[in-house]
Amino acid sequence: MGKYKIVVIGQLNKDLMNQLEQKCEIKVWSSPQKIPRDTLLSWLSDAEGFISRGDVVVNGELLSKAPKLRVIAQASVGYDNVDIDACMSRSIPFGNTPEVLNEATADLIYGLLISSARRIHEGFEYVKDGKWESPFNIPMGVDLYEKTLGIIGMGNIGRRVAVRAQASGMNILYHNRKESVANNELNCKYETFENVLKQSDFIIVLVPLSNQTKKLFKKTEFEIMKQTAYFINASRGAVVDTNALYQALVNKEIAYAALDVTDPEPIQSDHPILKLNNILITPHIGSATTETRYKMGQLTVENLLAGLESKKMPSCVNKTVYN
Ligand SMILES: NC(=O)C1=CN([C@@H]2O[C@H](COP(=O)(O)OP(=O)(O)OC[C@H]3O[C@@H](n4cnc5c(N)ncnc54)[C@H](O)[C@@H]3O)[C@@H](O)[C@H]2O)C=CC1
Ligand SMILES: O=C(O)C(=O)CO
Repeated sequence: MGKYKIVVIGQLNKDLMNQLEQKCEIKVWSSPQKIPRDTLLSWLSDAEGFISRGDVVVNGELLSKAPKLRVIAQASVGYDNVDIDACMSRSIPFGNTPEVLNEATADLIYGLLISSARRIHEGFEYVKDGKWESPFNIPMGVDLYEKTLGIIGMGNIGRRVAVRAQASGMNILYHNRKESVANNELNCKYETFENVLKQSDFIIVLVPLSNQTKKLFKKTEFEIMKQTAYFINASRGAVVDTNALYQALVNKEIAYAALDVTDPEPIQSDHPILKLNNILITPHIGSATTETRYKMGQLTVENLLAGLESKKMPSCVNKTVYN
């Protein structure tokens, strides 16, 4: 039997590529730059499998140019770049990589929270700039102990953040579309969206980007928050209205923001928000550890090969495709 024709966007470890090469003939785009749409569509014209990436829009137009495509996999948990209905209409399973990145992403988010609250990154700049003149002339932070953390979108990653916050002595509120027994058993209290915003000292956003969550955080939401609130977004940049966040930080409607994701992404290096001294931004590195990225790549390869061999994927978003 011949090899499966596949297209791979992104970099996979050498041994995972070797695994694919055993069974597949591969066209690979490993540049961090976005693949030109024309190139992608021409590569997909005879492909059976596709490893996509978050910067590729997978929609009906793309699928119409890929008549032989039978499976799509992506090394991420978020899949807001993918039109799942369009995949369903062609009975194409789409695989993502939940769970394997929970701990790494929760660590990064908790790192953002601690670094903001305790001014760790600012402290280092201070030392480098020669401003450390006395033990009294230093950036002051705030305690986490006995403070309230509100998690909006309390799923796999949110629960792992909650465990870390509880170890710091924080009280946890959460909001999801509905209350969950598993979250309540973790000693996290369900509240309305508005009450979480009103009552929390720290707010972490972990909802997937969807039509319901696009610009969920606008002017009104920042106005509801405490003036001392720390706002942390590690989900997707478009869940937040960047301009409204900028204004809230400038006008001191909230105290601080820490973002691992931005809108646009990447954010331009001359964006005014980067000039503020009450913000910390990292370049979408939630899952970016060697071990976790390997596990994500492994699950992606397993998903793709399962699809090509007409088996059930270990992690399929549109499971009803198998009904
Ligand atoms: N910064 C980074 O590197 C990473 C970012 N992410 C982002 O984090 C998101 C969450 O990941 P997981 O925790 O694994 O997903 P998950 O699906 O386990 O959790 C998401 C939670 O959000 C809730 N939710 C969905 N829509 C909502 C709405 N309209 N209002 C309130 N709650 C809502 C769901 O009920 C669920 O509990 C991903 O979709 C992705 O966008 C994920 C991994 C790494
Ligand atoms: O998995 C995701 O959704 C990410 O954002 C990066 O790991």
